[in-house]
Amino acid sequence: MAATNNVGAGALPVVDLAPFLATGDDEGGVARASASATGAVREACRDYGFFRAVNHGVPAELMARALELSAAFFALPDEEKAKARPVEGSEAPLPAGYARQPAHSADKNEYLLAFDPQLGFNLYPDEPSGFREALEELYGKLTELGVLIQEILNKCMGLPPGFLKEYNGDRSFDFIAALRYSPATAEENNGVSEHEDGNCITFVLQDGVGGLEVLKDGAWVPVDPVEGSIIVNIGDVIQVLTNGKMKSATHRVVRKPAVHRHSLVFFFNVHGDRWVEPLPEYTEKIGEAPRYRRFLYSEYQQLRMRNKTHPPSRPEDVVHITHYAI
Ligand SMILES: O=C(O)CCC(=O)C(=O)O
Ligand SMILES: [Fe+2]
Repeated sequence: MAATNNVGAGALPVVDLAPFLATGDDEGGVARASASATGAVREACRDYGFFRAVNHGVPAELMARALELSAAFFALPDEEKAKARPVEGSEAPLPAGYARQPAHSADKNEYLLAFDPQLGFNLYPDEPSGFREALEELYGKLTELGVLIQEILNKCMGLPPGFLKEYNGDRSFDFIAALRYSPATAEENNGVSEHEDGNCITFVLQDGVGGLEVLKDGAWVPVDPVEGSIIVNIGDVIQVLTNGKMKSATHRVVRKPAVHRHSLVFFFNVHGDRWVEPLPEYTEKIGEAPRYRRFLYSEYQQLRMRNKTHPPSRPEDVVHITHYAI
């Protein structure tokens, strides 16, 4: 099956991951995939920084079940929701923009974070029944998808086989956020302000409401809901490793009137101890100067967190990846 790259008016590229999925005992999925399949991913990451993945190996039934149970969770009273959060005092690496706070219906967006279930950081509610199981099953599948996309990127980027797997083999900084956005009001409709993701690769599963938008050539492109598909976007780490050749695209969420929106967002990260810098394949080997200086990932995370905890008065002092630009 050939990979497609259908870009309709205002639509995102669609990437068919079937050619990359290993079948049975066959480990050769990514290695064997055609140049056109790999090219579709490379172009999407270069031109948009976003694509819609189909045939990604995550069962549609599991995605729908997790979204429905997440909606049922957020519909619970606040006292119930307050029981579910990452364990206090744990070493769970909180991402910028998220605090270890319980979901609260008065907030315009509420969220529940879950880390790798094996790390023991997560506190789940008793209700709705099956929510924990669905989140944990989904977590496992999205981790597998992250490893697959990373391998595809390794190939797209022309890196030595297994390079990214070795560079980013520690999964303890990954997490999933279950989100609920409240309906827009007459006064305001901001769900998540425009931003770029600081991590490596992000997956978005969304219900049928819509509202996610990506900035492309100065225009906001809606990321319309398509059942069963997963939105993949490239984060700042990949942008830096590729010296800017792959894009960590600016995106935002605009709330819709009269409806709540639910999404499940999985952040495939790198460990905080990792140094991030443009790779030789994108610099000295092709005679290009590095566009970023090297940085420790945990330092960047802390600076992004400070943007939220101590918002600078001048917008130009907000830390983005440009902080490390040369
Ligand atoms: O809810 C969504 O669709 C995306 C949220 C997002 O961009 C983020 O949490 O970084
Ligand atoms: Fe984001």
